[in-house]
Amino acid sequence: MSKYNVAIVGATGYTGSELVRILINHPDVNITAITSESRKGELFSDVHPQFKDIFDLTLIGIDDLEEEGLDLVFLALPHGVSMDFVKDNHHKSFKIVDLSGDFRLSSKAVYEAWYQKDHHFEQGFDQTVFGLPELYRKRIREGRLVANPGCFPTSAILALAPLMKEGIIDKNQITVDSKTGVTGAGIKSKPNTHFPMVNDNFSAYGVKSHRHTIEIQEIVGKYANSEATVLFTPHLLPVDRGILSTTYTKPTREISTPELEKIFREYYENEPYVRLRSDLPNLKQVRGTNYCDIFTTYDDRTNTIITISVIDNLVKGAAGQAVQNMNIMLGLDETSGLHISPLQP
Ligand SMILES: NC(=O)C1=CN([C@@H]2O[C@H](COP(=O)(O)OP(=O)(O)OC[C@H]3O[C@@H](n4cnc5c(N)ncnc54)[C@H](OP(=O)(O)O)[C@@H]3O)[C@@H](O)[C@H]2O)C=CC1
Ligand SMILES: CC(=O)N[C@@H](CCC(=O)OP(=O)(O)O)C(=O)O
Repeated sequence: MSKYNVAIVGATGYTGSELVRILINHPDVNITAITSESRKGELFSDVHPQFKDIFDLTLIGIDDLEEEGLDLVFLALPHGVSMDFVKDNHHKSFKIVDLSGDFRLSSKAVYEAWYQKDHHFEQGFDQTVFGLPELYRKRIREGRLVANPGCFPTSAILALAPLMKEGIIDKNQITVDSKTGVTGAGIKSKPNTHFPMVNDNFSAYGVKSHRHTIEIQEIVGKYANSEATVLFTPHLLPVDRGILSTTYTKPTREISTPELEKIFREYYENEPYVRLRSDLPNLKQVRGTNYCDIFTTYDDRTNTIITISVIDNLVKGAAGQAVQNMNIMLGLDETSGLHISPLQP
């Protein structure tokens, strides 16, 4: 079988280089083009020296990307930039997996309210499939434009979906408390991700206003055909990668830990990238991999269901999930190229 040709737009960033790390070991695809505006003309290994003698291509500008022979394009671009690429290219022959948040929400109005940014391509919302394979695999298979989920939403929605589907929690009392590594903020240093701010430190941010609040709320609500209210607070950890999310929900009927475990087991029975844990998961156990590890328990003292999930923000939270989506969209084995063991210790 001949290989599929894929391009990575925004290859100088963290998710772009993570896509390269995964795709160079993929048996069914070739990376045929990589782009950058700020470093075009340079070699990929000049920007990411860890790839020296492993993988190289010359970075080209977005406008030099050729449609012919291209099967799929990954957009590893910031919000607000992806939408323009999609607007200009959605009619072309290649499929698109967009890693940004530009098409994850239900409408232009919701996007503009939470991202505080104008949206330039309203029609894109109708064409997009939310790319969480565990919930929307069938639609992803038919999709030409897939919005790869946000990193926090991936960890939170996977922890909440079985509870929502089973209808056993109060949908208006959902609390998600998440901690993330610094690579979530992208490759360019900002004041809050500057080394002295992060190292030996720990802080909350985006309180009451983080854009992932609405992404989690819309998806879990839609999935259960009802409204939901989510309270979400992210925190910045002094680690490179990984997200740990703890969700607190209130049961609407009597429940026990063994019954919860059974609900999660049945729900994720055939999922290659959800591992149910009977012990408490931690970040290094999924580092570098596409796994989401989930632990669930019922606390009768406070009448609370506690669910803890961990992912690597750059893999299941971004590039790995994007490759999983690509595999589904191209009709490949969903796990192709994703057989990666965790980097622990
Ligand atoms: N980091 C993470 O954990 C996750 C990130 N995401 C999302 O994935 C996307 C990429 O994130 P990440 O890789 O971390 O971001 P980075 O900041 O690390 O990289 C962004 C890339 O976009 C390119 N870029 C920036 N501005 C423009 C522009 N105006 N035109 C064209 N290219 C541009 C940059 O290339 P250059 O400057 O060389 O032109 C760079 O390659 C973002 O939307 C992010 O929110 C989603 C889930 C997790
Ligand atoms: C540490 C840090 O800043 N993390 C980012 C995570 C963003 C992300 O990766 O998701 P999107 O694709 O939706 O931007 C943040 O909280 O904005």
